[in-house]
Amino acid sequence: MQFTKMHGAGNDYVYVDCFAQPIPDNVEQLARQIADRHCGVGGDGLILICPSERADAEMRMYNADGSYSEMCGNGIRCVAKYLYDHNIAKKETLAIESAGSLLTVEVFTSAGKVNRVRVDMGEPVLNAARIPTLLPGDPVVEVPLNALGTLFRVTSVSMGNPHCVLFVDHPSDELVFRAGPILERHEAFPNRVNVEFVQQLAPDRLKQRTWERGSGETLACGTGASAVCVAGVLTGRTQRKVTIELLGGELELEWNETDNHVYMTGPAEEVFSGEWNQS
Ligand SMILES: N[C@H](CCC[C@H](N)C(=O)O)C(=O)O
Repeated sequence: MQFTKMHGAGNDYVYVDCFAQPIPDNVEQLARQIADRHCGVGGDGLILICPSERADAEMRMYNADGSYSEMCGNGIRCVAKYLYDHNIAKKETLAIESAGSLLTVEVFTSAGKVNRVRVDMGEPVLNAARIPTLLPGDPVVEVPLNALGTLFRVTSVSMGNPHCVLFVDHPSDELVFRAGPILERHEAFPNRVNVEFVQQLAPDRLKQRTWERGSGETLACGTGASAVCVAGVLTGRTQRKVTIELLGGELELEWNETDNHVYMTGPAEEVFSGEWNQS
């Protein structure tokens, strides 16, 4: 099986072109093996680039633990780059399907190759978590959640996949590695959750670390950055257009007031290709 390693702001996945070869069997197990940083290729997970009847391609994303995710912001930028650079769909505006949703993606090129991508991430959905103290449908901005004996105030936002955003003074290792895994599996989130620890630097600038559902800490999370942009506006902290600093680079986010969609712009890079021989 041929694969290509790509990353967006350091959030790295192994990509498999399923236009050129069959969709692999046992994909959850393959994701675990191929994402292994010692015995595999290494990455935050596996992304299949598949033909679609409704779009230029379908993205299917699996975390490093083999679990499926509905959406991947950094991944969809890389899928767009792959489609354009490898002549599968050489168009400046692409439609990409993920978990049944259609996303519109705009590519920017330098020397004929895509280096930056803008994604219409769609409308955020609030209160994706079942917080026990709230009635279903209550408008939720920040709700208290207990973990490690500490009361965290969290904003839960779905960008297709579930996120929980916490504004903190300092997104420390202690928070990410101790509170991250506990919040990921907190009873308020029956499908587990991606956790964003965010420090506000200015009304239009934030610093984010992410504990991802199924992959642990990653260098960046595009759906997470989108959720952070929304949470910043809802909690009255930030403007609708922000730059978010992640461990692996920066992403530009806008929660557009007119259409209620979140727009994410950031880099996409191809690193190497190879052949996977393990069965
Ligand atoms: N890093 C990805 C999100 C992966 C989310 C995944 N960990 C989940 O289970 O939802 C991004 O750039 O949006």
